[in-house]
Amino acid sequence: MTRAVLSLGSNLGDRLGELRRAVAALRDVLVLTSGVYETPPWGDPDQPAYLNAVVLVVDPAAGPRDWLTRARAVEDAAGRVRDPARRYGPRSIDVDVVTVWDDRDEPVLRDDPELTLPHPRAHLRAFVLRPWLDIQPYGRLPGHGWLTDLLNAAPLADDAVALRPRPDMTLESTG
Ligand SMILES: Nc1ncnc2c1ncn2[C@@H]1O[C@H](COP(=O)(O)OP(=O)(O)OP(=O)(O)O)[C@@H](O)[C@H]1O
Ligand SMILES: Nc1nc2c(c(=O)[nH]1)N=C(CO)CN2
Repeated sequence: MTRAVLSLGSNLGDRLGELRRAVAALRDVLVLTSGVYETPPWGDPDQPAYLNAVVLVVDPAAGPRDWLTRARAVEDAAGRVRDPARRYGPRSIDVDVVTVWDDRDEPVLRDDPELTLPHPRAHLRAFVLRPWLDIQPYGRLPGHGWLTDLLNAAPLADDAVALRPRPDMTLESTG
């Protein structure tokens, strides 16, 4: 059995609809959903703002690799649109595997470029860690420490302040 935190992001088209469709596609493994945040683009500033959220998912049968397969399936089912020439460019939906825990609740650490765990840029992304804090207030990013510490110190503190909670947007409904 493994559990995982997956991050969801969208900045093209019906952004909330994209996130809701992703959540709906994960409903059989879904345990918790974070709030929705409007976030300035990270890594490539010349693009629209994103909506970001994270989900906690659990599957008694899933190994770590299955979460990547699952994330890709959600992107494919949504017919993900993106510009392949831009590494951190705009996209209709992005689903990343942030962290996975094994059946003894130990974090899975993995250096494989196909699936690096935890996600190699999670510690640099307030748009991942802040929604994660919603669903795990005592959460830790393996290898980096408490979410609260990461969000309250450089280099993420400024980014964390720039995120805008969108309590008017919920992921519960599939619309
Ligand atoms: N933890 C991970 N979660 C998702 N993809 C990963 C992970 N580790 C490695 N990868 C690999 O990264 C590759 C690129 O994934 P993707 O297109 O989602 O990147 P990106 O969204 O443009 O950038 P980023 O991963 O920084 O968000 C995938 O083919 C996947 O195999
Ligand atoms: N705010 C924000 N910025 C991003 C995001 C994202 O989900 N949110 N995803 C990216 C893809 O790697 C690049 N930049």
